[in-house]
Amino acid sequence: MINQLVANIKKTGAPIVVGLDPMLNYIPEQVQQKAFAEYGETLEGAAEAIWQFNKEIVDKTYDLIPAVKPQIAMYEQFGLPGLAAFKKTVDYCKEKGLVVIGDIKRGDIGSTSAAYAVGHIGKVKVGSKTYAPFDEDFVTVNPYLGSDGVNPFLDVCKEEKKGIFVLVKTSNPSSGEFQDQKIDGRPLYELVGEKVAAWGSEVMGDEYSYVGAVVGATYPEMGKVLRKVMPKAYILVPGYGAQGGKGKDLVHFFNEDGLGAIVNSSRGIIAAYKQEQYAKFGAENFGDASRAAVETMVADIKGALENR
Ligand SMILES: O=c1ccn([C@@H]2O[C@H](COP(=O)(O)O)[C@@H](O)[C@H]2O)c(=O)[nH]1
Repeated sequence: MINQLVANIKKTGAPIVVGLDPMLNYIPEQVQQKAFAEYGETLEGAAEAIWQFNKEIVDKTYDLIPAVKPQIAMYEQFGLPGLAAFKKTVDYCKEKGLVVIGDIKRGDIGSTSAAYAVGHIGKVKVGSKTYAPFDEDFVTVNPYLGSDGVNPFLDVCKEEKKGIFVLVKTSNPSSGEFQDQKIDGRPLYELVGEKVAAWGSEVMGDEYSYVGAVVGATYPEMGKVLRKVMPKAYILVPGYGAQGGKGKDLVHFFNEDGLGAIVNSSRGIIAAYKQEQYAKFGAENFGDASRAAVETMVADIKGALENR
């Protein structure tokens, strides 16, 4: 899958991911009302609104982008119907040729991690039958429990040729509370970065490893260091747009050839129609506003890379 991700990035020329984080208050009134007319103001109604919203955004952007990142929390909050909308979204994006990164941030003791890995990127056996329950291409993994929490994901990556992005330095304001703590004079995120490089060396694709890293756009200096610590790891970079990250902050996350990083924007793309810059589209054309926001984001990042 890492080869597929790199191929999609080369084909589109867009090192970006659209984050599918559909909060109900981002979904235009007309989409919600249509879903509620069919299913009532129920969890099923919310899930239908999410699905219709996602479908329109994907239909309007899939030819410009290599990948999407559905954030499972936004679906889980609506219980089982929400999870069904997550799965429907994953399947639809794959049909459209997009690489799907499930932002699930899992990681536990080995046996539990194995179940997460099987459920999200692997296959589960039921009697004589085998199923791929969620079937994302990549998932995000929390490494806090150590190697035995990550190894089951690596096993499934090897079997299925899928991938993971390990949280190394997250984009949120208090990420330094633990991640920047020094151990033998070196910050914890750097040590985790070294582990990512080591885990990744076991599962190499053609140019990059199946094991990538999450490093927030909000910490550009750390991104520069981590790029060198993990030369073969693709870096998934959240924190662009709504959290303040800009193209010019991100140039050092990339390798010289313009590969090596993929930048996520969720609210900045899916709720673009609410921003002044794209207000001319109106809520009824929210998908077109998202498309325009994708074009702006790609131009910002590519412009920054060309001028570095
Ligand atoms: O360090 C991290 C890791 C993950 N995220 C996730 O990315 C998106 C960001 O959404 P925006 O609307 O573009 O801010 C969201 O799903 C987060 O859970 C992150 O922000 N930082």
